[in-house]
Amino acid sequence: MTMPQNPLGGTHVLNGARGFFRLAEGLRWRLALGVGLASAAALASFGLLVLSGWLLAGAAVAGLGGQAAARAFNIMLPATGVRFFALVRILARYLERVVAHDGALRLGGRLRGWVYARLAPLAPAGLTSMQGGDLLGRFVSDTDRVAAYYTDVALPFCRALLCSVVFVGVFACVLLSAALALAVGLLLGGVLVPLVVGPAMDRLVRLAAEKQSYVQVELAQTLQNMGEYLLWDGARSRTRHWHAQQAVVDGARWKLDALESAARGLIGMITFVTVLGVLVLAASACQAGQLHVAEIPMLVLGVLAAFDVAVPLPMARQAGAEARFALTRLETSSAPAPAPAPVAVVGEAHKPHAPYDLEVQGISFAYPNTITPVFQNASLTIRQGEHVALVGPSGIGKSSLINLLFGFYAPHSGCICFGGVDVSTLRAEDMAAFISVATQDFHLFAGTLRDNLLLAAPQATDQELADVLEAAQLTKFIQSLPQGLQTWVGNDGLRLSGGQARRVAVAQALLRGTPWLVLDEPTEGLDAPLEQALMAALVRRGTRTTILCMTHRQAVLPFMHRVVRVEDACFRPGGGSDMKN
Ligand SMILES: Nc1ncnc2c1ncn2[C@@H]1O[C@H](COP(=O)(O)OP(=O)(O)OP(=O)(O)O)[C@@H](O)[C@H]1O
Repeated sequence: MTMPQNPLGGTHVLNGARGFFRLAEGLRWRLALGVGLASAAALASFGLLVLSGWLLAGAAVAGLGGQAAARAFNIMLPATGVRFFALVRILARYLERVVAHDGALRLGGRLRGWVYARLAPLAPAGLTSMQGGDLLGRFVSDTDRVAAYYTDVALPFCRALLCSVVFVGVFACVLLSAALALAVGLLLGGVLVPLVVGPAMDRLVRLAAEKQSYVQVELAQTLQNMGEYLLWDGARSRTRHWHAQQAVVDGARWKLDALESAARGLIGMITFVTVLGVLVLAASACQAGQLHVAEIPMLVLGVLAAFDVAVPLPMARQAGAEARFALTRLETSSAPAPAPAPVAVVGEAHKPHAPYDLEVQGISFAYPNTITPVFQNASLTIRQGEHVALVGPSGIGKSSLINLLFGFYAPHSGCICFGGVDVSTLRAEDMAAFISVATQDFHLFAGTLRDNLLLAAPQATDQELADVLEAAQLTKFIQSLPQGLQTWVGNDGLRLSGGQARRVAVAQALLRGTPWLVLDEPTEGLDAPLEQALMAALVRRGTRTTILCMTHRQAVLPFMHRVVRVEDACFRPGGGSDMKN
């Protein structure tokens, strides 16, 4: 994603049509050209039909008028006109597709960049309320719908407006009363019908979209946890639940289709009545000698051609409702959440400086929507180079310190300073330059083991990889794999055991070579000899590295310089009775 291409910047709100217009900055000529080409195609269709009507009727009248009349009738001019309009129509349609769809794709790209730029800073705290399936749905289908606003909504309406003015103007040159009848017909079909069906469409679009998103979230969750559902024998009831939800979506979609078809039918009836009206007006004008008889079919065919631009408008109205709803969801889903700490762009003056000591000064913190504080006036100092074990019962707040340290959440009071700088003035990526973390919920991306390791340090050499794998006690395991580090893991790849995955996370953290290492339960799930070997290697490797190790394991403590216990929402010196052997 290249931010400079995004005219909205990272945090702007699109704010409806105006924001959309700003999103199109630099593309406006391309988009206007698309509208121009679409209008040219519609005008060429109109010209083709009108001229054909005139040509056929003129030829028939000339034929009936005998030899002299037939000789006087110049067929070349209208025939050339017909060919000209046919050619223009083909070319304009082709170019319109190329230009308009290219514009829509570019808009879609910008929109995705905008959504990503707004969502990324919220992770992870600001995204906890959003489910993966919903987030993906918004990212994919909502952005598609909003980007299609141009081709599916703006373009048909602009074309209808531009062309209607020309159609009525052409009719006015031939017969004023027919022009008035056409204008009234187009107003009824192109404005009144979309206006009438609009509110019902809005309601149904909202219902279908909300239910669809719910079904999507449920689907993602069900697929992710299918194993559990099968174990509980709940798969069948999930399927039934789903069918019921999907039926609501299908019902709303069916009603939308029915509404759109009815609107089209109504426009068809208005077309028919307008044709009749123009026919009657043209016939009486012909009787009064104001109109040549050959011009009557020309006007009738002209009405039919003119209504071609009104027929897609109900569909465009529906697409407009979908785009507006999608835009609202995009704006609300990516609106900055209150939870993350305010961040200032780090400058030289703000960079942490050696010694990289951590000073937690009287912090109080509770997660949003919870009442029990995780920390209350808690203080802790860790000097650079210390190896500290952070212990305490499960759920007491050990991992929460990582969230606060990286600014994913902000303490309600007190402050956390790292290297002399308040971490609330730093971004998570600035902290990451100094601290490597091996978390408990480490995620393996789909790729080879090597790819996963290199995510942490793309420039790492083979020797560096071998060293960290040795320290993480993974060398034997890697050697046992036929493809070694090239073994595919993640989606559809090798499933690592909990202990193996944790050690890959440790290896990743070691690879970055930062002055600080935070390890969340690194030895969980390991047998005693492996645990001892891992801790010994970590300490040996990290004599100058500060290590903060969250652990439940008694065996880890002898490797640390000191032990800090989280108790009563505070940090206290010493181990505890809840430690595992
Ligand atoms: N994102 C969150 N939103 C709300 N509450 C949370 C969130 N993350 C953790 N908590 C709660 O905060 C408390 C501390 O959680 P934390 O993960 O820090 O505990 P822990 O000491 O690391 O536990 P464990 O040893 O089991 O890993 C727990 O009660 C937990 O339920």
